[in-house]
Amino acid sequence: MGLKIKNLKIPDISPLDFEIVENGLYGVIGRNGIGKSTLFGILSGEIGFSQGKIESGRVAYLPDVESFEESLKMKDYFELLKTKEKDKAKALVSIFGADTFQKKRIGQFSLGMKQLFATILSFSIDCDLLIIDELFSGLDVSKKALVYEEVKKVVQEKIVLLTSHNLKEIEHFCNQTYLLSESGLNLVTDFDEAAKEIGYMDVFF
Ligand SMILES: Nc1ncnc2c1ncn2[C@@H]1O[C@H](COP(=O)(O)OP(=O)(O)OP(=O)(O)O)[C@@H](O)[C@H]1O
Repeated sequence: MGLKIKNLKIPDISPLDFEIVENGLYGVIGRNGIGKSTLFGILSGEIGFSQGKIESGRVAYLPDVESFEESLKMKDYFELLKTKEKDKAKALVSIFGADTFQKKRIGQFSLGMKQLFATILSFSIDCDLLIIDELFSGLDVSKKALVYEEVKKVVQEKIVLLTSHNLKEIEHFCNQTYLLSESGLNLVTDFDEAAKEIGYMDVFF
């Protein structure tokens, strides 16, 4: 299906022209407040836009892990899924070692537990374009390794856009990475240059 963006206007950024044809994992990086989440909100249909055109298939985007209803449990959200999605979610609970989460209400989850639950939901939803916005930042190393193993399977079937402020992780795992800046969304060919633009410092990672 692919993703095609023509002349899309986002505040303070030159109109975006951008196309992804192949399924795979694509990084989107940029400094705080430049507009990554705004772009994702537009792609998912949550935020309107006044100029430009977007062609994509079905988009899945979980913008904020804090928006889960705290009194509910994982199973309550799984009930909302289609049968095939529900089966996938249950399998991922087991693969990611999240079985013990089932007894607790989401309000009792740690940040990492909420992120893993959001990851399970994201990977289960039937879509053509999946957006992962800083969803892995709170995962411990063993969970992150399991998640990236699963990402390899997910990207066989869809385009996945991944944003993270951990540039090393983006550089390592993504097929291609794009830098969002005032001049638009541009393919990163030199990560050191992109890191300078963002003000990224190795010492923090
Ligand atoms: N709820 C909001 N209400 C008003 N303005 C907002 C809101 N959320 C974001 N903005 C503004 O939109 C612009 C882009 O923000 P956005 O959240 O898209 O950036 P981002 O690149 O995702 O940043 P970060 O890396 O910090 O998550 C910023 O100037 C910000 O002030």
